[in-house]
Amino acid sequence: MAEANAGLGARAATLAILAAIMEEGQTMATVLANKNGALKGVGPQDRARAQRLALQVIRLLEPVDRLLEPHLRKAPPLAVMNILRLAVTELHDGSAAHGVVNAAVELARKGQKTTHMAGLINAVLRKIPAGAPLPGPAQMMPRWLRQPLVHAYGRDVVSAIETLQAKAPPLDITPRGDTLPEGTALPTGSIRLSEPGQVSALPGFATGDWWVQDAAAALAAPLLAAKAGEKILDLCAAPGGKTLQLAAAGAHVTALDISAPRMEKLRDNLTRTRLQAKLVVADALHWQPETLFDAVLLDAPCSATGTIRRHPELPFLKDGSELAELTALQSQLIDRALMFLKPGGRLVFCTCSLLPEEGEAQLSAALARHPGLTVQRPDLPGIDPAWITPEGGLRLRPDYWADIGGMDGFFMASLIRA
Ligand SMILES: C[S@@+](CC[C@H](N)C(=O)[O-])C[C@H]1O[C@@H](n2cnc3c(N)ncnc32)[C@H](O)[C@@H]1O
Repeated sequence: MAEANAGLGARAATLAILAAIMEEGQTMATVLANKNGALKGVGPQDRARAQRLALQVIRLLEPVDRLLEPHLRKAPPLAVMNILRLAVTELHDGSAAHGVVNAAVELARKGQKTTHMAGLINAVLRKIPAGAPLPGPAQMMPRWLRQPLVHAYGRDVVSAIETLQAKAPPLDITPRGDTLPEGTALPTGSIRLSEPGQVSALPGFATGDWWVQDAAAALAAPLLAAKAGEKILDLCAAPGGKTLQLAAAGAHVTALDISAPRMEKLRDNLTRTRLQAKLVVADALHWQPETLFDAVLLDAPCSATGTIRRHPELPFLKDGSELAELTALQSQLIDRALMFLKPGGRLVFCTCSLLPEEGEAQLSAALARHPGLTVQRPDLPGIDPAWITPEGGLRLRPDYWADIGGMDGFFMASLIRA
């Protein structure tokens, strides 16, 4: 029962978030950051509930719409549809039918665009029992994304990924100190929390004994194998999960990112964890270092299609049109990163993308562009050898570890400069 206690305030805030995402094309991050936006005046508890509920509505949008379709003679306005979607999502998650339907009708009555359809909402919802199974199998991803993924991994894998994407993901942390919240140790060293609640209230957060980082994302820094005293460049570093890992390994880290606001988050993370790094706000394509580095970690900007579990709104806000620009930028950043390395230095290139053009194809192209560049095959505790690609990259998919909640999709490769 995800949000059995959600009151009218949290539900109204959920609808405001959905409107901001679906009508205005805002990401969840933008909605949360905008003090004068959809969540203006909403208290912290309702805000957290609304965020979770809105994410769940978006995760289940496609099968919920299919469940609703036979009960609707024609598609109602978006505001009405979202009230229905929210209610069906809550019913599916096991909330009591009486409370859910009453709340939906009440919300409809309060809304200017929805008040005339309160009766319809009531009638439709009365036909849908609590805990009603959703129609499946769901094809949740839009065509621009699903098609290349089916081509790369096959239909069964894509369906497995979609099944994972329909569930709220677990929360993983990277441990550093001794004060850790209760959780399950994963084979790769991360700790998985099942019922985290408010993260900042958990033991060890304030003292910087750990930080939130998906288990897949947490593998890039170990792949770079930073040693104490090495000079490491974290290129595209903010908000800094990987910077923290590199600094915790005792390396002298320079963290660079083009975004000043994101770098402020990195600074906060360093302060909380009492770790150190030199921070540079600059465009990696123009910046020139004073000296060369032993290793570079390049976590390049990408489609973020590996993180849809956490950001289910992404496929609805994007259409794939930015891919050509992103892949060109990734190639340029790889070439740049290699220029910043001492001879024999290491580069880890990674993207949180499921699309081979942002991963496997980037690796092949970099090897073709740079004769003498070699791949170091991943040798990390807890990784399955089947995750290693023929060229020696590491392909991580949301359906890996499916029985314990999956992982983000990532591609990473460790390269050695001639
Ligand atoms: C995938 S995120 C990095 C996540 C980060 N490594 C972490 O672990 O928390 C990609 C980052 O690249 C940055 N970026 C995009 N273009 C850039 C450029 N030309 N130069 C430097 N940073 C850039 C973005 O601001 C964004 O913070």
